[in-house]
Amino acid sequence: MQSSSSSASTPAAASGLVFDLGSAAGVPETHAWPGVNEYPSVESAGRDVVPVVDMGVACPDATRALARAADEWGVFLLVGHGVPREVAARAEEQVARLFVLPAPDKACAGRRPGEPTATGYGRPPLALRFSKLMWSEGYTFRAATVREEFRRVWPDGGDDYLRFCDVMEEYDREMRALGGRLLDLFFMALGLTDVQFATGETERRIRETWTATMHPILCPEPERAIGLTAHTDSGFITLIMQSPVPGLQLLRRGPDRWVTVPAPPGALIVMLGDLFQVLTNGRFRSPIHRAVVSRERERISVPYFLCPPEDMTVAPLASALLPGRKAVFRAVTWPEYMEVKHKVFGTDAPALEMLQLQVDEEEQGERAATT
Ligand SMILES: C=C1C[C@]23C[C@@]1(O)CC[C@H]2[C@@]12CCC[C@@](C)(C(=O)O1)[C@H]2[C@@H]3C(=O)O
Ligand SMILES: O=C(O)CCC(=O)C(=O)O
Ligand SMILES: [Fe+2]
Repeated sequence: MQSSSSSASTPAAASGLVFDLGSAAGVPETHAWPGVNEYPSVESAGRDVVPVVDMGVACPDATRALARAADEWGVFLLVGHGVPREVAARAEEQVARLFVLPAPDKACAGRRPGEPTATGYGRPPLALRFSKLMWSEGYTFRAATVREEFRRVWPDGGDDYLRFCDVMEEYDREMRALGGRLLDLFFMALGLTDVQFATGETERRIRETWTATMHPILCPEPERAIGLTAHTDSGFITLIMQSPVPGLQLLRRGPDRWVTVPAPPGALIVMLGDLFQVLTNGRFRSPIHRAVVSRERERISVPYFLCPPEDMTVAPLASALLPGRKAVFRAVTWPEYMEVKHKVFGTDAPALEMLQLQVDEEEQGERAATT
């Protein structure tokens, strides 16, 4: 990851909200990341083809494709998802309108620095621990409190405000419904039956959502800057809508390389998060990814985070444990895990290791063999 070379004791992003990067002639030292080209960037081709899952096809095929994509990549492009194109287009249009507002309007809705789960405009929590600044702006909000949140941007209400809220609520309904369908498919891939979904308390409660929008800005020297540095997402599943401009990259190992995710119109990206890795006891992994910037093409991405409710204790699902296998992660709540992440942002330490339980490999193997 590019973190160690760019982290330092004085976080550059701890204060200061608004950045007028759009008109910059070059990348200033404050935004120049030394490790951006540490590994080569490759297009999705050959053995690096990012998997595509079609939810519109018959069930056994979709489940199989999803299980393979989750096992091998932890990320995939989703088509046949049932979210109407017009709904996605309206949401993207509103997000674009939000970002072109004058800087002082956006600053009124600034994110309170230092709070791991804060909402508002500004830099994401990840940015707080790095000495270098990222070439993007973002807005994080909870779907459930969109009207309250955006009163900070449009204090007098009015048509722009109402239109924004209506569209985002419509988008939320579609994404939430898709999240439910997708989770059912994941549970099927894990071998849970319909009856178990309905009765399993944990399975039923994975429905809390956040929406965060990132807007990587045009950059005069994209090879020196980064939109969003390398990280894993913390929640269960992130559903990303992006403009038809590639920018998301996945770190693939051996040899290490950044694979660029294509951006076919209408497809969504599904990215698994750390707590899904906990839930599946390490079977489905959260991939390291980042967002790069471009000289010519504006890109908006709207990640929709499916996270646990704050009071839910997340632990490996009993149904995800293979026979004879023990849980390899300890139980954790979302706020506790965000505290862990905050401690490791800007370092190379994987946050999930902090949840790892000591399980004797040999004993694990023997137990599995005898059951
Ligand atoms: C729901 C959330 C996930 C997130 C933290 C947040 O509370 C809102 C912003 C999200 C985001 C977006 C950019 C990358 C990331 C690591 C970050 O710093 O803020 C993720 C967070 C996450 O998944 O940990
Ligand atoms: O811009 C993107 O496609 C991804 C953004 C992202 O990784 C995030 O918000 O966590
Ligand atoms: Fe991410």
